[in-house]
Amino acid sequence: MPHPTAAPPPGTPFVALAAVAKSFGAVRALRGVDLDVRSGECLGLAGHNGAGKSTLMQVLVGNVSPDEGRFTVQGEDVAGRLTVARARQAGIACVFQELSLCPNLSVLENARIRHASLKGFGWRGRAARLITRTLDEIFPGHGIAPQALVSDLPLGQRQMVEIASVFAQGDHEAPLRLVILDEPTSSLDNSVAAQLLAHVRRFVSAGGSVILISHILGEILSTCDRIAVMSDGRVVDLREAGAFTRASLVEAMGHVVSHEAGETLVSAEAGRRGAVVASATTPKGGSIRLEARRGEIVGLAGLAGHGQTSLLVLLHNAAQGRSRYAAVTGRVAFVAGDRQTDGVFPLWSIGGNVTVRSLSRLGRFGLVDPAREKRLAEEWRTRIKIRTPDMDDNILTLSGGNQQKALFARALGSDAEVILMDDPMRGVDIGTKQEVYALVRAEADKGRTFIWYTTEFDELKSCDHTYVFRSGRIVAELGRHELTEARVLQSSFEGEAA
Ligand SMILES: Nc1ncnc2c1ncn2[C@@H]1O[C@H](COP(=O)(O)OP(=O)(O)OP(=O)(O)O)[C@@H](O)[C@H]1O
Repeated sequence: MPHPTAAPPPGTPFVALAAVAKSFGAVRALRGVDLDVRSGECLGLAGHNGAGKSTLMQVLVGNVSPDEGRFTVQGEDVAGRLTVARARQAGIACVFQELSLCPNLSVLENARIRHASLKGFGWRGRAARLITRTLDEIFPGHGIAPQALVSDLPLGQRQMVEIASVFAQGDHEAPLRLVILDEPTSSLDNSVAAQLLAHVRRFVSAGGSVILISHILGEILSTCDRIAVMSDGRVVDLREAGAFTRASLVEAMGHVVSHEAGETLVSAEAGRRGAVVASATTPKGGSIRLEARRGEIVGLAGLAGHGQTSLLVLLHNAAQGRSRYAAVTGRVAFVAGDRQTDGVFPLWSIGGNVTVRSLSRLGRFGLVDPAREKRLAEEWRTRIKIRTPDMDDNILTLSGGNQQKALFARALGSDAEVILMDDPMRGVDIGTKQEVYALVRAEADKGRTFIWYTTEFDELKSCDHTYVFRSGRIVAELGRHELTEARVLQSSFEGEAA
């Protein structure tokens, strides 16, 4: 286990920030943050999309230098002087929201990039042993070969590799003291996420510190010792975790506490009545038989990487007339979950990213009308609350959750009748999630069909009908009233129709 050696006594501040401020042009990302992180604690960090959480973490790892404020590491003033190399020497490491692995290298080669001490004769063997040992420790039963090419791994496994390479402790390396986890479970199944959270508890009980950033409030409440809430660049609340309830945490984040998704989103037209607009089968009536009707929200569940995304891709291809095994009537839009590889156009503006799927409707005399394009972008900026001073700014200036909102706006603002969603809510804050759930239901009631793969059980409560996948097969089909977490889990693991 990566025990921090000679860790300072539990409870002493490892890092402390006072009045830390940082602006990016006109955007004041941090407006005076006061916060300390103690040895032997897991500190939770919650806050709306764009609150400044990731920027604060970039300050802690030396990637971003604050404009103002005091910053100490183990009592030593490092304000304005912390570089990435010094942060590493001090034992500070971060698992970023956007994965930093090189996709064209293997798992072990990626481990080598992070751990410079893996050099000289036999480094490949040592790198393979280091990463495998750490994966075994955090994610027993992971099934990831160190020789595997990262681009061949599903998103969840890539996230596991990223986490393991940060926690891996190579020989002669500075002991790891503070690990920052920025939405580390967003692509992990519940069972794998639980393995990671258990590891976090082991790491802090050995004297290390962890900052856990997450929009999944249940995991913050159950894992952290203290929770800080950020809003608009400041820490607005900080308490022992036990002093928060889910509702008070949501309130501290500045959101209205709403009912459970399932209660608010029951369709007025529940029941399977509309015409079938999307269907998929495998030859000879094999393992996949799926139907989605007009105005329906259809959920795809099961462990990550068990065929849900492939099915969405199959349906997307079917809409272009490219599949014998699936049929889709009407126009289709796809909301990617892996925004880095499948979603954003990184060189384009936010507005351009939102309107790209609607350009054919925005034409005048054969050319795109810039005024109509701008109106559409502005409409969605307000409807889905994309936090930016200017929709003409580059998409990458947005926080992760706000980039995801832009992808939603692209699909919902288009004329698509069938919307395929590939676990698209990862990284989206709870207030926006609730608004998007309501929007999805309202659009379904108007006749749009949603086929929605999600790794969050709560989101299935918004669905009229759920298919559970295992090993590329549909193993259970649950109506709204048959849906329970236990049934989804049982089907996911045993493959028996529930
Ligand atoms: N390089 C940059 N250039 C311009 N603006 C930026 C840059 N990095 C961050 N910002 C802005 O700073 C603000 C804070 O962003 P940050 O990524 O820290 O938020 P966050 O709390 O991590 O959000 P999320 O939960 O969506 O990840 C946002 O308004 C964002 O658009």
